[in-house]
Amino acid sequence: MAELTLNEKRLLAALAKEKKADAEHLASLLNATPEAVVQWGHLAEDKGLAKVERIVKKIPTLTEEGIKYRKSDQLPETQILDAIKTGTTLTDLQKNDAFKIGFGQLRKRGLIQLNGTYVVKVPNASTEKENSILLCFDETGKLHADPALKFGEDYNQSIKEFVKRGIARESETVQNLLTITSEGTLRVNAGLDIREEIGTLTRDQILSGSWKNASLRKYDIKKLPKTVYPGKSHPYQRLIDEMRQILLEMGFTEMHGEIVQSAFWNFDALFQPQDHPAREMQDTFYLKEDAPLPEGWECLRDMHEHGGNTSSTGWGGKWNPGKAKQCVLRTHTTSLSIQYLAAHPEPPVKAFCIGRVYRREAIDPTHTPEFEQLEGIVMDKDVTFRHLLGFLKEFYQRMGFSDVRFRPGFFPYTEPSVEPEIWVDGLGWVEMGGAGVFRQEVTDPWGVKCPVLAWGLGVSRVAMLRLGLKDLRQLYLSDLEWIRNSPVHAPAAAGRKA
Ligand SMILES: N[C@@H](Cc1ccccc1)C(=O)O
Repeated sequence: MAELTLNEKRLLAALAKEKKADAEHLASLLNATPEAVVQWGHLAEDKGLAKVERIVKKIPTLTEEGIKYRKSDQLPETQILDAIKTGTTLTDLQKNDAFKIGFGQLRKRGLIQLNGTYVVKVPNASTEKENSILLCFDETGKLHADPALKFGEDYNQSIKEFVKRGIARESETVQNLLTITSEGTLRVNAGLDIREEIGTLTRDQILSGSWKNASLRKYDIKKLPKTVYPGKSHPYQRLIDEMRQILLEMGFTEMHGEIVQSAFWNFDALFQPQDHPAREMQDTFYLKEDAPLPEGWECLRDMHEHGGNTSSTGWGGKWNPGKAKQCVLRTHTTSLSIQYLAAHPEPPVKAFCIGRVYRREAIDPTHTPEFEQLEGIVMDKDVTFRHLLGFLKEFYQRMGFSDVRFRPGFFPYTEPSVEPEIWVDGLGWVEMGGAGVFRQEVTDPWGVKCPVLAWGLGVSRVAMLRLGLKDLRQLYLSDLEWIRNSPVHAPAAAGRKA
């Protein structure tokens, strides 16, 4: 026979008397909380001795408006219906406060008709039923009788209607009903030992030997404890933190910047021509505001128009300062890299940033209009393209992706340019972003003389791969189940290439 805890026994004893009772009531009998009673009930249920039934009820209460009607004892339609006597005209009724709503309701339900200027009731017109239901609430808006018993289906109909009209609202209450099974009754009748059980022995009980006669609580070591979901940071945030840690360990400084940038920093300073398609409205979020041009903007104008003091020919044509002043939601974090360089033109510089960027993208499983990028720059006397590839390889390896390769790429601000790719079992080579060495057209206007290695990598891509997601949007949803169940240690990334 299954062992019972003292609490289960107390519950069964109480249930044997009550037969059927809700957890609240039992809790007051047993001097416990309703939650505890439900828990004991479940334990007894597992042993076939009791049953716990969870009943979710919708309880209506009156809204402010409903309370107003309740205080006058009448729904607006009842008030209007009462006001209609032989010879009542529409103009008479219009004087009534309840006219608008009351008249509308009566018309809608076909309880009145217009006869010229007179308003007449149809035979047997009545709003008696719903009005009596209104009266089942008290003046604070609470139900004081159980109208379902008295009015049956009419009641449900009226409440639905009240809710629709904003006279009442429904809230859910949960009731736990406990009953004893016949087996439970047998157990109680056979006699239960309701002696106080001891869960923890005291020093005195051990010394005096009184523990020998005590009734000790038994533990079921096979029972699994309830799952605990302790607070932890979001899986995506954890990954971002991991990346930040890696970059800091590699000797980088973190840079910060605004989400709203001028087109000047987002595009022009990166030698993106003013008629570049990425600058179009359909690709970029523009703001109404303008931002002033920074000091030294003339050098940039010259660079665009004819290549400034360099051997570049620039883009030619006239550079439009108005276009550069427009504010945008940054479309890439490279807008921060160039500002950082402008502020730190002397070597060495090793800086990174992980930030959100914005593009007008149609939303689908692999595209969202906002996403994160990991941006980095390295500037020093003798850094070369090979160093760039080495940095990227090192970063991905530290993230758990051991196979990295580079494909030639193109960006208006770098030369040469590459697109790093990582190998993922089952997916193959996955493109991760862009990288390259900043062109002279980019560095020269700010007096930067050393080579600058730069990259911008997709962060959510890495997250998708590491967290095994098929849909990027998962990262931005408040999906509590997923967040709770995602392990604190993200699984080791990707596979190795065979
Ligand atoms: N800004 C590029 C990435 C990049 C950054 C720096 C150098 C080269 C490329 C992008 O958003 O795709």
